[in-house]
Order: sequence, then structure tokens, then C-alpha cells
Amino acid sequence: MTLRGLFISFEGIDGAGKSTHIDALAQAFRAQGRAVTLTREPGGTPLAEKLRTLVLNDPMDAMTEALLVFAARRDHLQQVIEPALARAEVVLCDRFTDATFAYQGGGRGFDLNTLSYLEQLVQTTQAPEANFVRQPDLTIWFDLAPEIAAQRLAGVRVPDKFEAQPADFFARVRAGYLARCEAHAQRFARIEADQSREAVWADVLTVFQKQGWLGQVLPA
Ligand SMILES: Nc1ncnc2c1ncn2[C@@H]1O[C@H](COP(=O)(O)OP(=O)(O)O)[C@@H](O)[C@H]1O
Ligand SMILES: Cc1cn([C@H]2C[C@H](O)[C@@H](COP(=O)(O)OP(=O)(O)O)O2)c(=O)[nH]c1=O
Repeated sequence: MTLRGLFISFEGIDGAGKSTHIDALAQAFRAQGRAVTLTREPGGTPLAEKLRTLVLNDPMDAMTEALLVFAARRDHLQQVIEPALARAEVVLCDRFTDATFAYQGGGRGFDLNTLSYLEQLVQTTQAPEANFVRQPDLTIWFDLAPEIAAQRLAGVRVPDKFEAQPADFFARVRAGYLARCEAHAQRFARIEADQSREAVWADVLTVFQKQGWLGQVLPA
């Protein structure tokens, strides 16, 4: 059987639990013989990491922010994601374009039609066919109430520009994710992230096993 590349993104408000599970998933795929590219947005290339530092630290208007995250995404797609998929690897990406719709669109109220235009422009790739708009094969959305996420993050890390936002910002971000989940239901899996770590991990594994992408996974 010819393996095909898999592009999987992980989404959710800050503190929802993405980082907790991504490394374990990478291990699970590697244990089953798959090559894995573990990456993140904004970032994933030297240029995109520089843009990340600007976006996470410098005040700027929402359009500037959107243009910078899409510039970082273009470089990341071309340098890392498309080549890894062409090698039939599993690409596990901590956030992708749904985050732009949720944060710049939902959180900051930037125009969604402009974001859709940028999405088409930036994610159009020559491979595997002309005018193919790259999207994740699967998006795991860790859905968590902003109050619980804030409790989990309190005292754990120094907040960046986004993490320092008030609860109503994250309520709008969450609504932004819900709208994307409804509009792209075929690739979204919503995980109830207010459960224990073990229960969240079990739900995540079930999604991958139902797709036939992972077999039995031994406990860590
Ligand atoms: N299910 C859970 N229950 C309680 N705390 C959790 C759970 N999952 C993660 N955490 C903790 O919450 C904090 C945020 O998790 P993290 O995975 O870093 O979130 P994200 O990457 O989505 O910002 C971390 O301190 C982590 O240990
Ligand atoms: C990808 C992306 C992230 N972001 C924000 C969401 C997060 O607050 C931040 C960085 O995400 P993240 O990597 O989750 O931060 P951390 O390493 O602290 O867990 O960037 C956007 O605003 N727009 C985007 O398009």
C-alpha cells in the first residue's frame, strides 16, 4: 500500500491542552513506523519564527497581524509542509489557518472575507495538482471554556500578547473556532477539553483510530 502524507492541525484557545498531546501523538505515529514532522504556526521556518516574534510581542493593527501570519504561513507551507507531505510524512502542526479566523477574525474582528481571500491566495499550491488549495486532512479542536483555560495557565507561563487578553476576547476566539468547525465539519474533530488529561488523550486517539491512521497505542 502506498502511504500518503497526512496534514493534521491542532487548534484551541491558549491553555486548551494542545501541547500536552501533540508530542505523544508524534511518538504514537513514529512507533507505528511513520516519519513525523512536528511544527507550529506562526513559525516553523527561520523566517516564519522571526515573524512569530513580531506577531506575539509587538502591538499592531489586525490587518498587519493577519498579513504577517499569512506571510509566515506561505513560507512554512513552501519550505516545510508541502515537502514533508510529498515525502508521505505525517505533519503535526500546532495551529494553522483556523487560528487566524479565530484570533484575527473572531478575537480582533477583522474582516472574514479578506481572510478567506488570503487563505485561497496563500494556500494554493502547485502540488499535487494545479490550483489545489491546501487544507489540513484533519483538525483537532480542543474546545475549552476560557475561564478554565485561564485557571490552567495562571502562574504556569509568562503571558504573551494574546494570552494577556481578557476573557471576552477568548469567548470571541472560541466562537470563531465554532464557526470554522461548522463550516468545515468534514475535517474538524471537536474534543471536550475540560476532561482529565487521560480522558482527552483517549478521545484524541479514538479520532485517529476511527480514521484508520493509528492502530492500538500502548500507554506511555
Ligand atoms: N486535561 C487537563 N486537565 C488539567 N490541566 C491540563 C489538562 N491538559 C493540559 N493541562 C495543563 O494546562 C496547561 C496548558 O496546557 P497546554 O497543553 O500547554 O495548552 P496549549 O498548548 O493549548 O496552550 C499546562 O500546564 C498543562 O499541563
Ligand atoms: C497561527 C496563529 C496564531 N495566533 C496566536 C494564537 C496564540 O496566542 C499565539 C501563539 O500560539 P501558541 O503556539 O499556541 O502559543 P504557545 O507557544 O504560547 O502555546 O499566536 C494568531 O493570533 N493567529 C494565527 O494565525
